[in-house]
Amino acid sequence: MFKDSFKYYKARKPPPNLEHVIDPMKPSNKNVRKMNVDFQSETGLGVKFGLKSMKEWNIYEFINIPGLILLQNPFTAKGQQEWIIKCLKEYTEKPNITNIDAHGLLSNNETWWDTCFGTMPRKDLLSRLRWTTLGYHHNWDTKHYSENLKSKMPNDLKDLIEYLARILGFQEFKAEAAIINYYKMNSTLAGHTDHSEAYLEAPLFSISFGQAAIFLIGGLKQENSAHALFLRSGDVLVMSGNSRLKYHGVPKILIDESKPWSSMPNSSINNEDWQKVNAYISDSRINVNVRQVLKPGQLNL
Ligand SMILES: O=C(O)CCC(=O)C(=O)O
Ligand SMILES: [Fe+2]
Repeated sequence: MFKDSFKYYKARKPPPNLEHVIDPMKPSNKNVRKMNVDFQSETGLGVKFGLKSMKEWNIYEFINIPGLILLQNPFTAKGQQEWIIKCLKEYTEKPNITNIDAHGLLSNNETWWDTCFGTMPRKDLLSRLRWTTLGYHHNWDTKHYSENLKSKMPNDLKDLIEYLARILGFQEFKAEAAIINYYKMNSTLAGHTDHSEAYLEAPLFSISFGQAAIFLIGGLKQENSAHALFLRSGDVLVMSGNSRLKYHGVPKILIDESKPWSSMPNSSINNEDWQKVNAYISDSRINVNVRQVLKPGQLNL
Protein backbone atom coordinates (compact mmCIF):
# COMPACT_ATOMS: atom_id res chain seq x y z
CA MET A 1 0.00 0.00 0.00
CA PHE A 2 1.18 3.52 -0.80
CA LYS A 3 0.75 4.70 2.77
CA ASP A 4 2.85 1.86 4.21
CA SER A 5 5.79 2.75 1.94
CA PHE A 6 5.28 6.43 2.78
CA LYS A 7 5.44 5.71 6.50
CA TYR A 8 8.49 3.49 6.03
CA TYR A 9 10.54 6.12 4.16
CA LYS A 10 9.35 8.98 6.37
CA ALA A 11 10.42 7.25 9.61
CA ARG A 12 13.37 8.60 11.60
CA LYS A 13 13.68 5.80 14.13
CA PRO A 14 14.68 3.45 12.69
CA PRO A 15 15.75 5.30 9.53
CA PRO A 16 14.73 3.56 6.28
CA ASN A 17 16.99 1.24 4.34
CA LEU A 18 17.51 3.00 0.98
CA GLU A 19 18.72 -0.10 -0.85
CA HIS A 20 15.50 -0.46 -2.85
CA VAL A 21 15.20 3.18 -3.86
CA ILE A 22 15.64 3.30 -7.64
CA ASP A 23 18.78 5.28 -8.43
CA PRO A 24 19.47 5.89 -12.12
CA MET A 25 22.95 7.14 -11.10
CA LYS A 26 23.89 3.52 -10.32
CA PRO A 27 25.10 1.98 -13.57
CA SER A 28 23.91 -1.48 -12.52
CA ASN A 29 20.34 -0.32 -12.17
CA LYS A 30 17.99 -2.77 -13.83
CA ASN A 31 14.88 -0.70 -13.18
CA VAL A 32 15.65 1.89 -15.82
CA ARG A 33 16.35 1.93 -19.53
CA LYS A 34 18.11 4.73 -21.41
CA MET A 35 16.00 6.61 -23.95
CA ASN A 36 17.42 8.28 -27.01
CA VAL A 37 16.35 11.65 -28.26
CA ASP A 38 17.22 13.38 -31.47
CA PHE A 39 20.29 15.56 -30.83
CA GLN A 40 19.53 17.31 -34.11
CA SER A 41 16.71 19.12 -32.34
CA GLU A 42 19.28 21.03 -30.26
CA THR A 43 19.03 24.78 -30.73
CA GLY A 44 21.02 27.64 -29.26
CA LEU A 45 18.23 28.12 -26.71
CA GLY A 46 19.68 25.53 -24.33
CA VAL A 47 22.43 27.93 -23.21
CA LYS A 48 19.88 30.65 -22.46
CA PHE A 49 18.00 28.21 -20.23
CA GLY A 50 21.15 27.20 -18.32
CA LEU A 51 21.23 23.74 -19.92
CA LYS A 52 24.23 21.57 -20.76
CA SER A 53 24.74 20.39 -24.32
CA MET A 54 22.23 17.67 -25.21
CA LYS A 55 25.10 15.25 -25.87
CA GLU A 56 25.63 15.17 -22.11
CA TRP A 57 21.99 14.46 -21.23
CA ASN A 58 20.85 11.13 -19.81
CA ILE A 59 17.19 10.28 -20.21
CA TYR A 60 15.68 7.23 -18.55
CA GLU A 61 12.38 5.43 -18.61
CA PHE A 62 11.36 3.16 -15.75
CA ILE A 63 10.76 -0.42 -16.75
CA ASN A 64 7.98 -1.01 -14.21
CA ILE A 65 6.43 2.46 -14.36
CA PRO A 66 5.28 3.08 -17.94
CA GLY A 67 5.09 6.76 -18.91
CA LEU A 68 7.45 8.01 -16.21
CA ILE A 69 10.55 9.70 -17.67
CA LEU A 70 13.59 11.11 -15.87
CA LEU A 71 15.84 13.62 -17.60
CA GLN A 72 18.78 13.54 -15.25
CA ASN A 73 19.99 17.01 -14.32
CA PRO A 74 20.45 18.68 -17.73
CA PHE A 75 21.43 22.00 -16.06
CA THR A 76 24.87 23.53 -15.60
CA ALA A 77 25.67 24.57 -12.01
CA LYS A 78 25.29 28.20 -13.08
CA GLY A 79 21.95 27.36 -14.69
CA GLN A 80 20.72 25.76 -11.47
CA GLN A 81 21.77 28.80 -9.46
CA GLU A 82 19.86 31.11 -11.79
CA TRP A 83 16.68 29.03 -11.56
CA ILE A 84 16.97 28.73 -7.77
CA ILE A 85 17.31 32.53 -7.49
CA LYS A 86 14.24 32.97 -9.73
CA CYS A 87 12.18 30.55 -7.61
CA LEU A 88 12.99 32.52 -4.46
CA LYS A 89 13.22 36.11 -5.67
CA GLU A 90 11.08 36.60 -8.77
CA TYR A 91 8.42 33.92 -8.60
CA THR A 92 7.49 34.77 -4.99
CA GLU A 93 6.44 38.26 -6.15
CA LYS A 94 2.94 39.31 -7.17
CA PRO A 95 0.94 38.54 -9.29
CA ASN A 96 2.09 35.07 -8.23
CA ILE A 97 0.49 33.84 -5.01
CA THR A 98 2.45 32.34 -2.10
CA ASN A 99 1.23 30.71 1.12
CA ILE A 100 2.77 33.73 2.88
CA ASP A 101 0.36 36.07 1.01
CA ALA A 102 -2.53 33.68 1.48
CA HIS A 103 -2.02 33.82 5.25
CA GLY A 104 -1.67 37.61 5.30
CA LEU A 105 1.83 37.49 6.78
CA LEU A 106 3.12 40.43 4.70
CA SER A 107 1.70 43.89 4.16
CA ASN A 108 0.73 44.85 0.61
CA ASN A 109 3.97 46.48 -0.48
CA GLU A 110 6.31 43.91 1.10
CA THR A 111 7.84 40.98 -0.78
CA TRP A 112 8.94 37.72 0.83
CA TRP A 113 12.45 38.13 -0.61
CA ASP A 114 12.97 41.68 0.73
CA THR A 115 11.51 40.75 4.09
CA CYS A 116 13.80 37.75 4.47
CA PHE A 117 16.98 39.05 2.85
CA GLY A 118 16.73 42.85 3.19
CA THR A 119 18.47 45.12 5.66
CA MET A 120 16.34 43.97 8.61
CA PRO A 121 15.74 40.30 7.79
CA ARG A 122 12.76 38.53 9.35
CA LYS A 123 14.24 35.09 9.78
CA ASP A 124 10.90 33.74 11.01
CA LEU A 125 9.40 34.05 7.51
CA LEU A 126 12.34 32.35 5.79
CA SER A 127 11.30 28.80 6.59
CA ARG A 128 7.57 29.51 6.34
CA LEU A 129 7.54 29.69 2.55
CA ARG A 130 5.77 26.51 1.39
CA TRP A 131 4.35 27.19 -2.08
CA THR A 132 3.89 29.66 -4.90
CA THR A 133 1.33 29.33 -7.67
CA LEU A 134 1.80 30.80 -11.15
CA GLY A 135 -0.41 31.01 -14.26
CA TYR A 136 -3.75 29.36 -13.48
CA HIS A 137 -3.51 29.42 -9.68
CA HIS A 138 -4.21 26.14 -7.99
CA ASN A 139 -7.00 26.72 -5.49
CA TRP A 140 -6.00 24.54 -2.52
CA ASP A 141 -9.55 24.48 -1.09
CA THR A 142 -11.67 23.74 -4.15
CA LYS A 143 -8.81 22.07 -6.10
CA HIS A 144 -10.21 23.83 -9.19
CA TYR A 145 -8.61 26.26 -11.59
CA SER A 146 -10.65 29.22 -12.77
CA GLU A 147 -10.40 32.14 -15.21
CA ASN A 148 -10.93 34.44 -12.23
CA LEU A 149 -7.77 33.26 -10.52
CA LYS A 150 -5.18 33.42 -13.24
CA SER A 151 -2.06 35.47 -13.95
CA LYS A 152 0.58 35.40 -16.64
CA MET A 153 3.01 32.48 -16.59
CA PRO A 154 6.55 33.91 -16.43
CA ASN A 155 7.93 33.71 -20.00
CA ASP A 156 11.27 32.18 -18.96
CA LEU A 157 9.68 29.27 -17.09
CA LYS A 158 7.07 28.68 -19.82
CA ASP A 159 9.76 28.70 -22.51
CA LEU A 160 12.08 26.35 -20.58
CA ILE A 161 9.37 23.76 -19.97
CA GLU A 162 7.99 23.92 -23.51
CA TYR A 163 11.55 23.58 -24.89
CA LEU A 164 12.16 20.46 -22.75
CA ALA A 165 8.72 19.11 -23.67
CA ARG A 166 9.43 19.40 -27.43
CA ILE A 167 12.74 17.55 -27.08
CA LEU A 168 11.11 14.77 -25.05
CA GLY A 169 8.44 14.35 -27.74
CA PHE A 170 5.52 16.33 -26.29
CA GLN A 171 5.15 18.73 -29.21
CA GLU A 172 1.85 20.28 -28.17
CA PHE A 173 2.51 20.76 -24.45
CA LYS A 174 1.55 24.17 -23.10
CA ALA A 175 2.86 25.35 -19.71
CA GLU A 176 -0.25 27.03 -18.26
CA ALA A 177 0.02 26.54 -14.50
CA ALA A 178 2.80 25.93 -12.01
CA ILE A 179 3.15 25.17 -8.34
CA ILE A 180 6.52 25.71 -6.73
CA ASN A 181 6.90 23.64 -3.58
CA TYR A 182 9.51 24.66 -0.99
CA TYR A 183 10.63 21.92 1.40
CA LYS A 184 12.72 22.07 4.57
CA MET A 185 14.59 18.94 5.73
CA ASN A 186 11.62 17.69 7.79
CA SER A 187 8.93 18.48 5.17
CA THR A 188 6.94 15.82 3.38
CA LEU A 189 4.30 15.91 0.66
CA ALA A 190 1.46 13.45 1.29
CA GLY A 191 0.34 11.00 -1.38
CA HIS A 192 -2.04 12.50 -3.94
CA THR A 193 -3.01 12.48 -7.60
CA ASP A 194 -3.02 15.63 -9.75
CA HIS A 195 -6.35 15.62 -11.57
CA SER A 196 -7.62 19.22 -11.39
CA GLU A 197 -6.57 20.01 -14.96
CA ALA A 198 -9.21 19.95 -17.72
CA TYR A 199 -6.83 17.97 -19.95
CA LEU A 200 -5.41 14.99 -18.11
CA GLU A 201 -3.69 13.55 -21.19
CA ALA A 202 -0.97 16.21 -21.05
CA PRO A 203 2.15 15.24 -19.10
CA LEU A 204 3.20 16.86 -15.86
CA PHE A 205 6.73 18.32 -15.62
CA SER A 206 8.51 18.46 -12.29
CA ILE A 207 11.98 19.95 -11.73
CA SER A 208 13.87 19.51 -8.47
CA PHE A 209 16.48 21.89 -7.07
CA GLY A 210 18.53 21.84 -3.89
CA GLN A 211 18.56 18.91 -1.48
CA ALA A 212 17.55 15.44 -2.69
CA ALA A 213 14.23 13.68 -2.20
CA ILE A 214 12.76 10.23 -2.11
CA PHE A 215 9.82 10.31 -4.50
CA LEU A 216 7.17 7.61 -4.17
CA ILE A 217 4.92 6.62 -7.03
CA GLY A 218 2.20 4.01 -6.71
CA GLY A 219 -0.79 3.08 -8.80
CA LEU A 220 -4.15 4.63 -9.65
CA LYS A 221 -5.47 3.61 -6.24
CA GLN A 222 -4.06 4.19 -2.78
CA GLU A 223 -4.16 0.43 -2.18
CA ASN A 224 -1.58 -0.25 -4.91
CA SER A 225 2.06 -0.70 -3.92
CA ALA A 226 4.61 2.00 -4.61
CA HIS A 227 8.11 2.41 -6.09
CA ALA A 228 10.64 4.77 -4.52
CA LEU A 229 13.18 6.76 -6.52
CA PHE A 230 15.79 9.42 -5.82
CA LEU A 231 15.28 12.92 -7.22
CA ARG A 232 18.31 15.19 -7.16
CA SER A 233 18.97 18.83 -7.95
CA GLY A 234 18.34 19.58 -11.62
CA ASP A 235 16.38 16.38 -12.31
CA VAL A 236 13.36 16.76 -14.58
CA LEU A 237 10.67 14.15 -13.94
CA VAL A 238 7.87 13.74 -16.47
CA MET A 239 4.66 11.97 -15.52
CA SER A 240 3.13 11.09 -18.86
CA GLY A 241 0.77 8.44 -20.27
CA ASN A 242 -0.02 5.69 -17.78
CA SER A 243 1.87 7.37 -14.94
CA ARG A 244 0.09 10.74 -15.19
CA LEU A 245 -2.69 9.94 -12.73
CA LYS A 246 -0.80 7.74 -10.32
CA TYR A 247 -0.52 8.38 -6.58
CA HIS A 248 2.73 10.06 -5.68
CA GLY A 249 4.32 11.96 -2.83
CA VAL A 250 7.56 12.89 -1.10
CA PRO A 251 8.15 11.08 2.21
CA LYS A 252 11.73 12.27 2.77
CA ILE A 253 14.24 15.01 2.00
CA LEU A 254 17.92 14.03 2.16
CA ILE A 255 21.09 16.11 2.27
CA ASP A 256 22.93 15.85 -1.05
CA GLU A 257 26.62 16.19 -0.24
CA SER A 258 27.49 16.40 -3.93
CA LYS A 259 25.71 19.80 -4.24
CA PRO A 260 25.01 19.68 -8.00
CA TRP A 261 24.19 23.41 -7.92
CA SER A 262 27.57 24.47 -6.67
CA SER A 263 30.14 25.57 -9.21
CA MET A 264 33.87 26.12 -9.19
CA PRO A 265 35.24 28.90 -7.02
CA ASN A 266 35.88 32.16 -8.91
CA SER A 267 32.85 31.68 -11.12
CA SER A 268 31.02 34.81 -12.16
CA ILE A 269 27.72 33.99 -10.46
CA ASN A 270 29.11 34.53 -7.00
CA ASN A 271 26.87 37.53 -6.77
CA GLU A 272 25.00 38.98 -3.83
CA ASP A 273 21.77 37.07 -4.51
CA TRP A 274 23.59 33.77 -4.69
CA GLN A 275 25.29 34.38 -1.33
CA LYS A 276 21.83 34.63 0.24
CA VAL A 277 20.35 31.71 -1.64
CA ASN A 278 23.30 29.41 -1.06
CA ALA A 279 22.58 29.37 2.68
CA TYR A 280 18.83 28.83 2.10
CA ILE A 281 19.37 25.87 -0.20
CA SER A 282 21.75 24.16 2.25
CA ASP A 283 18.69 22.88 4.11
CA SER A 284 15.93 23.18 1.52
CA ARG A 285 14.53 21.58 -1.60
CA ILE A 286 12.54 23.35 -4.30
CA ASN A 287 10.23 21.59 -6.74
CA VAL A 288 8.81 23.33 -9.80
CA ASN A 289 5.68 21.51 -10.94
CA VAL A 290 4.30 22.59 -14.32
CA ARG A 291 0.98 21.59 -15.87
CA GLN A 292 -1.13 22.13 -18.96
CA VAL A 293 -4.66 23.00 -17.88
CA LEU A 294 -6.68 23.45 -21.09
CA LYS A 295 -7.56 20.87 -23.72
CA PRO A 296 -5.97 21.39 -27.14
CA GLY A 297 -7.88 24.20 -28.86
CA GLN A 298 -9.75 25.16 -25.66
CA LEU A 299 -9.41 28.92 -25.13
CA ASN A 300 -10.54 29.26 -21.54
CA LEU A 301 -12.18 27.42 -18.66
O1 LIG B 1 8.06 17.75 -4.88
C1 LIG B 1 7.84 16.89 -5.71
O2 LIG B 1 8.74 16.22 -6.25
C2 LIG B 1 6.41 16.57 -6.13
C3 LIG B 1 5.46 17.72 -6.11
C4 LIG B 1 4.08 17.34 -6.51
O3 LIG B 1 3.75 16.20 -6.65
C5 LIG B 1 3.06 18.38 -6.77
O4 LIG B 1 3.32 19.58 -6.61
O5 LIG B 1 1.94 18.01 -7.17
FE1 LIG C 1 1.81 16.00 -7.55
